Amino acid sequence: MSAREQDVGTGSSRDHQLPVASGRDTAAAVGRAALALPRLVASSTVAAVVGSIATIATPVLLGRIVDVVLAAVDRRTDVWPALTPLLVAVAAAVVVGAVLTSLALREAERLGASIAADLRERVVDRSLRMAPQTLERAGVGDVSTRVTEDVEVFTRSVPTISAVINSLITVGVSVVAFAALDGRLALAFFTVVPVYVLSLRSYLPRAAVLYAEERSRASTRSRVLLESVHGSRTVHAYGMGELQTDRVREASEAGLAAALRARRAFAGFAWTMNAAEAVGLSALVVCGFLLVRADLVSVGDVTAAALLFHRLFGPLGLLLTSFDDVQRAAAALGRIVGVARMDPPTSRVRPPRLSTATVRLTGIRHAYDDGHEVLHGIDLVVPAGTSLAVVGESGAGKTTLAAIAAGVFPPSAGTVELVDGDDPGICVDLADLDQVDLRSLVGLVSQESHVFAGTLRADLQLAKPGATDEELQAALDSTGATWARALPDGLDTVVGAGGYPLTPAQEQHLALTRLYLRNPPVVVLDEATAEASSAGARDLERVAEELLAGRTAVVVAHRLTQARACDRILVMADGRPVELGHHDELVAAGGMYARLWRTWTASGRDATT
Ligand SMILES: Nc1ncnc2c1ncn2[C@@H]1O[C@H](COP(=O)(O)OP(=O)(O)OP(=O)(O)O)[C@@H](O)[C@H]1O
Repeated sequence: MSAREQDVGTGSSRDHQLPVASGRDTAAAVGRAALALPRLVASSTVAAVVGSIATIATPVLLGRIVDVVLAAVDRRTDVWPALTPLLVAVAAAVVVGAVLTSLALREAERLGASIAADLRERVVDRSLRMAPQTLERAGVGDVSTRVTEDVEVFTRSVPTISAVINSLITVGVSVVAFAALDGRLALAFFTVVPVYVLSLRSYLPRAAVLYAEERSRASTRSRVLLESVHGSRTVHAYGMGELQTDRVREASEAGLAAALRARRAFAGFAWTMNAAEAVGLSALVVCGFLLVRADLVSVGDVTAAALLFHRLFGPLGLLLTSFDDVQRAAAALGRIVGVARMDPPTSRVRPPRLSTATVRLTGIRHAYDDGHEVLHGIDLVVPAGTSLAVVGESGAGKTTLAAIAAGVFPPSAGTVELVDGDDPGICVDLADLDQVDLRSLVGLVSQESHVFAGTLRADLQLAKPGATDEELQAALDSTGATWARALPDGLDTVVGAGGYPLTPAQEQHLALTRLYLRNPPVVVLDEATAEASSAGARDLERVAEELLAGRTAVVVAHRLTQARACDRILVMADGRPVELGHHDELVAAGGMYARLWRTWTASGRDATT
């Protein structure tokens, strides 16, 4: 059974989800990303602070206007000489405040978008360099949700977050203005603080958990959905439709319930915030009335304080209503940063330059996550420049052995080493190499080759970045991909999803051509020619045979004609090697291989050889 089939059957457990960064680590990562853009940080901060001061100046000036008008009425003097400069100042403050506030928002949005782009790139980079088994265990759904939905949630929240930061600055400047007006009036304002603090203290910790849960449930839902779509063939084949529908429904319901819990908690929080505003304004009016009556402050001071407080409703209301978005963005950001902070695995040793290599497997045992051992101690040497076919019944462990030999995942026990074909003293353990170094030494083509969306040139250059058109054409000719010359736009033909439709055999052909271009000393082919009709498979086999010449190769052979062409054949049964030798020897020995060969020839599938 292939790994993909297993994934659909068991689903990936939530324990295997990729890490989520703590609030502190998330803030530190965002801070570091922001510091890399000092000009944007400086321009948005300066514009926000000066814009807030200008905005707050208006109510203060209006308070002065009230005092000026009252004084002029009292003294029956001309009001205009004192009033005119104040009116000009109000107009200037309004214009400067509006311009700088919108500039601050624009700069902060640019800053947020740059940080989001930077983090997205890092998540994609880490996902691509992640050890394949980490990715497989987490499930592609988890990674794709982080790169798409979570980044989207954060990017969409950037304008809100910018407005929130701006509002926080406005609130800070307002508090200073309050204190400058009259400390006692400021005290009235502070009656709201305990209400805010208490409700925030009860809401914030709950909200962080609720929103993290909501994101996590959304991720699980995407993963289950993706698995259902990717594994639809398996779902149909095993009649698992109803089971899988139940799984999707359960995941959706859990997601909805988590979202509703978060919304309910927020509604309760919003109610307390409204009550706090009413309490604060009432306290200010009463306090102002008493102070004016005692002749301790002017009517203009109380007017300015009341206007300031009223003006705060906007920023405070925004802080209140956007808490929801900010919490959700913070939860999404924690999941993005969780992956972005992962250390990409790096080689523990300097990879040796090997032109030929012997593959040495020692004491290989392997159990998948379910703990069931499927390989039971395999010792095997594939001498440099020779090929080994691996055959056996379905489930014998061929794919597992090939994946371990190719370093796709490490065995539960044992080692896979490459020994220099010219100098046996030079040797490297695959477990010590990162994916980049590993793939320069061991090439892998499996049955499921992917053609990336883009031009044929770009697809081939993945194997050899910077290769010229002549090199690419030569590689296509050498691997016999003559059909590529007939493509409508040659190397410019767009292939992959949505592009020129290639047959499965042509896709495999391209995978083999990429391997040719990469030119590793060791290759592992896992049923690389199975995706074709008999004649197509024979063509691909010929390509593979030519590709293997001079290299060390491990070939999981679906078609026994391919096994026959290899130097030696390993027959496996129940995770153990049972026969090893050349085709003729094994046929003569009359064992399991001879039986497989008889069945194969009797089926007439060798007719094309
Ligand atoms: N991802 C996985 N998780 C758990 N068990 C797995 C996984 N992949 C394979 N197995 C199990 O390991 C055993 C060996 O499977 P493997 O795919 O290596 O055999 P195979 O000989 O290549 O079979 P086939 O020819 O059908 O591909 C089987 O019992 C299979 O069910």
